Amino acid sequence: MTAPTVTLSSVAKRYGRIEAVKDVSFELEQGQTVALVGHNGAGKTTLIKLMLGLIRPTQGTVQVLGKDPARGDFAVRQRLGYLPESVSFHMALTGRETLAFYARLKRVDVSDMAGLFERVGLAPAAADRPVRTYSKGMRQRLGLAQALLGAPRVLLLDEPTSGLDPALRRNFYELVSGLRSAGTTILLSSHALTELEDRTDRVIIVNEGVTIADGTLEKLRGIARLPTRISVTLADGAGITAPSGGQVAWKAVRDRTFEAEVAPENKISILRDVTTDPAAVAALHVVEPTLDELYAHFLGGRGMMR
Ligand SMILES: Nc1ncnc2c1ncn2[C@@H]1O[C@H](COP(=O)(O)OP(=O)(O)OP(=O)(O)O)[C@@H](O)[C@H]1O
Repeated sequence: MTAPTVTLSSVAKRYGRIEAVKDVSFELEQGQTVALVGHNGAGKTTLIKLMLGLIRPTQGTVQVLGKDPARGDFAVRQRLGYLPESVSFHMALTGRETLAFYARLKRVDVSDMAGLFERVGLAPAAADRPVRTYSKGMRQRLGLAQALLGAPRVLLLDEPTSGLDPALRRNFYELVSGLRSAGTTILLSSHALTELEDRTDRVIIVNEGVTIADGTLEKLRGIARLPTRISVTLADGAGITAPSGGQVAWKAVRDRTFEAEVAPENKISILRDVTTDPAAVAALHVVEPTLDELYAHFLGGRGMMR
């Protein structure tokens, strides 16, 4: 197993009387895509700023690539990419000039700027146009190109898809998937739970400055034990008035379609019962608890789960 790229140990951050982060510990691994989710004011941006070394913890320690990011180690900063929640660039600069500016600040090579533009889906013609002519989606792409300068090993993205249309979101997640394969650690802070569901390895839920859940979707489902929804449509002439699976309270929702909510431990045996006679079943849908539902569950105050 490789060493973690980011380690937070018992981290707290106070702003005067406000405890933005209370006691947070976690490690992020190489090649892991992690969603950091929580309500407004939960402490997500504060955690990102701590990882960037822009602020220091009041208590505890933060390590990024084996170093304290707040000490300003240049080698660490070069391998750390950041996309802020609202990207703002100098409107008079072109896309190319903007990237050159950030590359100089970061002291990284941009000999393949065309390749970087292509990766984030900005047409070559856009590179020489002033940023003021860019749409919101183009600015977001330029922001991402800026974050990718220097081939970061850790990428911190704050609300990266807000304001992007569905096609741009898809492109964005394709890019994330490529970076993940290359071993980049990616932390995405987001409110868009539905789109994160199949795109992250792990979810960290924060609330009022503390972590209330941390794990893979599967693990969070295992802890939450929310019911699985099964929907069965009987075939024409099935010869039965409700699906098999005697102990289940099937609810008729449409003509020949029935639904039930089943406990996770009964799911497999019920599916086996329902499909005993495959010819009797025209359609079968199994819907596991969504990230939205898990999020609502954990915020329902069941305490810290790890
Ligand atoms: N510089 C600051 N000075 C004082 N309080 C702050 C500062 N930055 C954040 N806070 C407070 O700390 C808490 C956590 O804020 P933070 O921005 O980390 O939340 P967030 O989860 O990123 O929220 P959002 O989703 O709205 O961006 C909030 O109560 C916020 O008001």
